[in-house]
Parts: sequence; C-alpha cells; structure tokens
Amino acid sequence: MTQQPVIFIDGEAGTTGLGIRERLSALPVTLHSIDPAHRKDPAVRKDAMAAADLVVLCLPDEASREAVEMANTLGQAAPRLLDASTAFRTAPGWVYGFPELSPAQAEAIQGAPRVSNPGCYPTGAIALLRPLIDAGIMDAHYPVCINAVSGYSGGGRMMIEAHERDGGPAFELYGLALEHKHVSEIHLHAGLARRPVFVPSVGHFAQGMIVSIPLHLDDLNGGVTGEDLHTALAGRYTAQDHVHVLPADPKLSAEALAGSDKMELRVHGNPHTRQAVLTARLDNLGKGASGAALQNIALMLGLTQA
Ligand SMILES: NC(=O)C1=CN([C@@H]2O[C@H](COP(=O)(O)OP(=O)(O)OC[C@H]3O[C@@H](n4cnc5c(N)ncnc54)[C@H](OP(=O)(O)O)[C@@H]3O)[C@@H](O)[C@H]2O)C=CC1
Ligand SMILES: CC(=O)N[C@@H](CCC(=O)OP(=O)(O)O)C(=O)O
Repeated sequence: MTQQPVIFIDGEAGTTGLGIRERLSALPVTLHSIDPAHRKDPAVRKDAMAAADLVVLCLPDEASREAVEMANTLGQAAPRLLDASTAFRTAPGWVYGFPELSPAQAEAIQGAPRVSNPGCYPTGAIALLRPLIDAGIMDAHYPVCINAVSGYSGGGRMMIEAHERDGGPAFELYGLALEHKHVSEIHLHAGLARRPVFVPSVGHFAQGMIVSIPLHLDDLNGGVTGEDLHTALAGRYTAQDHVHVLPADPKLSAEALAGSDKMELRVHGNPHTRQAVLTARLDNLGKGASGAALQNIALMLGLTQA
C-alpha cells in the first residue's frame, strides 16, 4: 500500500485552519495534528513541519513569516508550504494559489514549493478583472473602484466573538484610509497598472461575500456591451468547476453561497445608460479561504477531491 501524504496545519484551531481540517476528509491524506496546548510551541511545530510533506499555515501574518523562517531552517527536509495569510501573496518565489488566474496557473501551483492562498476579496475582484484586461477589453490604466461586503467571520476569531457576543454593528464600512492589505494583491494579480480604490464593508451575518465593480462601458475598449463582458468571462471560466458565470440578477444576497466552495460571477449591464456592474459572490470562508486552500492542496499533491 502506498503511503498517504502527510499534512500539518499550523494554526489548525483557528477559523481557516478548522475549515481546512473539515474539508481534508475529501482527500486521501494523513493529518498530523499537535496537542492544542502546544500550538504555539516552536519546537513542537518544527518537529511537525519536519514530519510533513505539506504544511498549511493558517496564522496571522507575522506568525506566518516566523513559520516560514522555521521551515527554512530544515534545509533539504523543508516541507512544501501553502500560506493562508497575506504575508506572501505578492512575494517573489511564491506562486499565487488562484488556479483560475490564467490557463497556466494550475500547473504552476502543482510544481511550486511555496504557494500563497489568495485573499477573500481579491478572489472576487481578480476573477472579474483579469480576463477583461487579458482580452484587451479593459485598459490596465482603467480607474477601477471595488466595493465589497463580507460576513463577520472574515475578521477571524476576534470579530466573530465581537458579533456573536455583542451583536453588531449591523453594517460598517472600513478600510477608508484606502490602504487595505488586499489592495496590492488585487493591483498585481488583476494586471492593473493603476492602483484600484477598494472599499470593503462587513455586515452582521456570519459567512458570505459580494465584490462589485461598477463600470462605464464607454471607457472600455471597442464599444463593448454588457453581453460582450459576459461572453469574455464565460469563455474564460467555461472549464472551471469552482467558478460559474451566470446571468444578471436584479438582487443578490451576500449569504447565498455560505457553506459552498463555488464562486458566481455576473455582469449587470444597462445598454441605455452604457453602464455595468460586475459582481462576484462567494463564501469568504469557502472559495475565499479554506475551499481555495483545499483546491491548492489537491493540486500540490496531485490528488483528486472526492
Ligand atoms: N477568516 C477569513 O475569512 C480568512 C482568513 N485568512 C487568513 O488566514 C490566517 C488565519 O486567519 P483566521 O483563521 O481567520 O484567524 P484566527 O484568529 O481564527 O486563527 C488563527 C490561529 O492561529 C493561532 N496562532 C496565532 N499565533 C500563533 C503562533 N505564533 N503560533 C502558532 N499558532 C498561532 C491562533 O491561536 P490563538 O487564537 O490562541 O491566538 C489561532 O488558532 C490569517 O492570516 C488570515 O488573514 C484568509 C482568508 C480568509
Ligand atoms: C471582514 C474582515 O475583516 N475581513 C478581513 C479580510 C479577511 C481576511 O482575513 O483576508 P485574508 O485572506 O487576507 O487573510 C479584512 O478586511 O482584513
């Protein structure tokens, strides 16, 4: 009998770590767990890293950087790494773990020693923008503005506790200093030349997300219509299991995909006003975090999800 690959989730008890652990039953792998009482003990974590083929880091950014340093000290015995934090998403030497990014990306992830799992908001924004820029429909200098709303689980354990214990706020804009940690990731991987304006928000619901991007069609190239945008997106994702391009819907609830690892893209165009709104709907904990991590784990280990 061939041995199953061994996975260690550093941060297994956190929101993202738990989501990945639950999903691992869909893959033929062995999970190497450590005693939760020792979850921050460097010696115990280093031994677990040495025992693993793949380590999934589900830690705050600074702890992720320290974990990578720890893995580096293992030299030849260092495991492959998948990092769920923001720390390495634009870093040289890391492959961006969004398999649908381009036709070559899944293969790049398969062979990569270090993969960064995308952010939840960037997953939606990049999925909408990158195909339009690659197709020459949107100029890379287009002044992109991105609005988004997330469920409170996106803020991790602290925000979950604040909402579930104290009950609010019902809806809150944040990131209004326009320096949200996801902007550089969107800027780079969407292929934009100009820094986008990004306005995130959080609502009093646990899971779900909508990313929306308003467009003036006359400022795109070639007199395009909403149908042209739909065709460009649909053509790009036709063979993808996790990304679906659907007809416009006059109303979208952010919670509809809670518990799912899929993402829905739509183009809401108005031919009279020559305007459109692109939307991506996903679960911030699904395709926005743990579901995407599972896709990357399967690719990196050459496994098929059950
Ligand atoms: N929640 C989300 O929607 C998403 C989160 N992410 C990213 O995933 C990462 C984890 O986030 P999330 O799961 O939400 O966070 P949580 O706060 O829910 O979990 C983080 C876990 O890491 C543990 N931890 C903290 N510091 C260390 C350390 N030095 N050594 C070992 N363990 C440590 C924490 O333990 P303790 O609680 O005891 O401190 C906790 O169990 C973050 O980088 C986040 O940005 C990515 C996509 C979406
Ligand atoms: C609602 C909320 O607070 N969301 C988080 C983003 C979720 C997250 O942690 O994103 P990463 O994938 O980059 O880790 C935030 O805006 O910081």
